[in-house]
Amino acid sequence: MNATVAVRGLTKKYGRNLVLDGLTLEFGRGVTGLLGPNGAGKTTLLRSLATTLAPDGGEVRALGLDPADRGQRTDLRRRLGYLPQDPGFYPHFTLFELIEYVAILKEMTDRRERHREVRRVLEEVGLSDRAKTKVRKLSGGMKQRLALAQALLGEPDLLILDEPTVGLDPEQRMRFRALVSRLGENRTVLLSTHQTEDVAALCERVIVMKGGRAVFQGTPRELAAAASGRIWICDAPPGDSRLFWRTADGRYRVLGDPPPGASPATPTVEDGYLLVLGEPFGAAE
Ligand SMILES: Nc1ncnc2c1ncn2[C@@H]1O[C@H](COP(=O)(O)OP(=O)(O)OP(=O)(O)O)[C@@H](O)[C@H]1O
Repeated sequence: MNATVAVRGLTKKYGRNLVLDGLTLEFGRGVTGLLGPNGAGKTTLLRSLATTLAPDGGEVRALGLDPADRGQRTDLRRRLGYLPQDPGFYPHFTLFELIEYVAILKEMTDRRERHREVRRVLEEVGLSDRAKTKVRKLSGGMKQRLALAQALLGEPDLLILDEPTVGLDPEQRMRFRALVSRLGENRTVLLSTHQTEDVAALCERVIVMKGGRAVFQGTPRELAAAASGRIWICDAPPGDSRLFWRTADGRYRVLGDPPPGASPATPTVEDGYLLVLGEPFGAAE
């Protein structure tokens, strides 16, 4: 893999709370998924890459640029698109006005070109017919698509998406997957999510964060394989395993050591993720 983004020993503290703890990772072109429990530091990493937050220590190189250097930071900003977790759009703007406003902030000075670009990104996310609608009238899913549209302005080489599928219905999620996988064909996309299905469906690589560190980096298949031999199906509820559930066919799916009479099951990305986190098994790191 040719890394387009590399992070070395990144640290960030909020008061006494060490949120990034010497974080080291790298990823290249295509779509990389970022998984991790609440508070793992995912948004803090994304904000550091999007240059909206200065880490306390460590190094970032994104598209060959160092955001700690003022000149390179400006160059990087011109080449990245960022979908933040809570974009906080102006409710009284129309969609067109809002995207145009972001385009102006992104230094698109030529009015005709800017308008063409605004129409292009609205088209890309399927919101062209809503260009004159006010932001406050959009559903949650449409707001997510609008947030993605502004991130696509100027065809960025690096796209940073913070939980973009929150609030999307299944059909919109499918459309979103198709769009993101297409975007990943010729650029670097980092997708923070809690949806392991999205990672399995569209990411070439996956990084798992826990406690401000990367505890796994590899392919979704490798992440699933981390749970091989630790996923079982059995007829009765296991006595000692802490994580199991009754499936639709009335049998029990167990994560952990095999209970008596168990047969092995094929692990999923979600199984691998849970095992890599080391909870509730108390191991792994
Ligand atoms: N501006 C801030 N001031 C103080 N603490 C913060 C700030 N931003 C984040 N934190 C804390 O840093 C930790 C990591 O937060 P972060 O948002 O990076 O995690 P996350 O992995 O994105 O979580 P989630 O999955 O819930 O979005 C949390 O404990 C959070 O409370």
